Amino acid sequence: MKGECLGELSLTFSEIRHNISVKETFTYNERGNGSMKILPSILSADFAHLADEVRDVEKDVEFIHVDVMDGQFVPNITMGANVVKALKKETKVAQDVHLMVTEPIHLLPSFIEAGADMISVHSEACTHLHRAIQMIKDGGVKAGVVLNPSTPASALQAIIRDVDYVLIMTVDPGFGGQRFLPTMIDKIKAVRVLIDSLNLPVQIEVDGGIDAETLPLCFNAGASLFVAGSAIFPFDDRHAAIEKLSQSVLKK
Ligand SMILES: O=C(CO)[C@H](O)[C@H](O)COP(=O)(O)O
Ligand SMILES: [Fe+2]
Repeated sequence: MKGECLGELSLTFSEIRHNISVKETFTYNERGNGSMKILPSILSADFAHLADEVRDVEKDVEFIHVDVMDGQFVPNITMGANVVKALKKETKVAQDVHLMVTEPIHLLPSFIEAGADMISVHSEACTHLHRAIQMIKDGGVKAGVVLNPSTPASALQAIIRDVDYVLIMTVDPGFGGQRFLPTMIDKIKAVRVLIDSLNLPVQIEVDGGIDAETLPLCFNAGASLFVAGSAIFPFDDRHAAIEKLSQSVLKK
């Protein structure tokens, strides 16, 4: 198996798997489809040159992460479906849309129409969570549920069978560049146990403060999708930054 899910990483996936299994840390990720992906968050990109910023990472990754904030659910305003649509025309990379929006159900048709490939909604923001998840799936898009740091893993009990992925926030949402909350590691483990106990093909994504130190902790706990903004875009060499994140799982 090639290491395509690890961007331009020169090691093959089986080499990585060998290295990690020596340390007995790979078990969770084998269950989580045996893959890991880095998803650069364009929140940390230069908004004045967004298409160029995305083109700069698209050879290294399968997805970019698009943070949509409404100034109500979180204390910040970012971008909307028009940005997803514009980037779709300019780049080939798939888009993972993270809706930090109160009652996102009203916006789902516009993001589906704009060409989003993955869409996640916060459990705290949806009065009718199942309806929102179903609407995303009916649109032919992968559906995710997001938990804020203070929302317990048990909140997933009623929705876990319906989603393609769970996004565990490892900071309070609203801004890039925040410090990773270490207590989220136990939550990732709890969600991994829940998913495995039901034998579901659900991926765990983590978002917030992900860097070469925190990524391996999340990987070993059972996450397979890693959002990173400030660990990628502020650097001149984004390829090297992504490779550093990919390689970090070998060092712990
Ligand atoms: O959802 C988010 C913030 O609410 C962002 O995706 C996240 O913060 C990424 O930025 P960084 O890697 O700098 O923490
Ligand atoms: Fe995000």
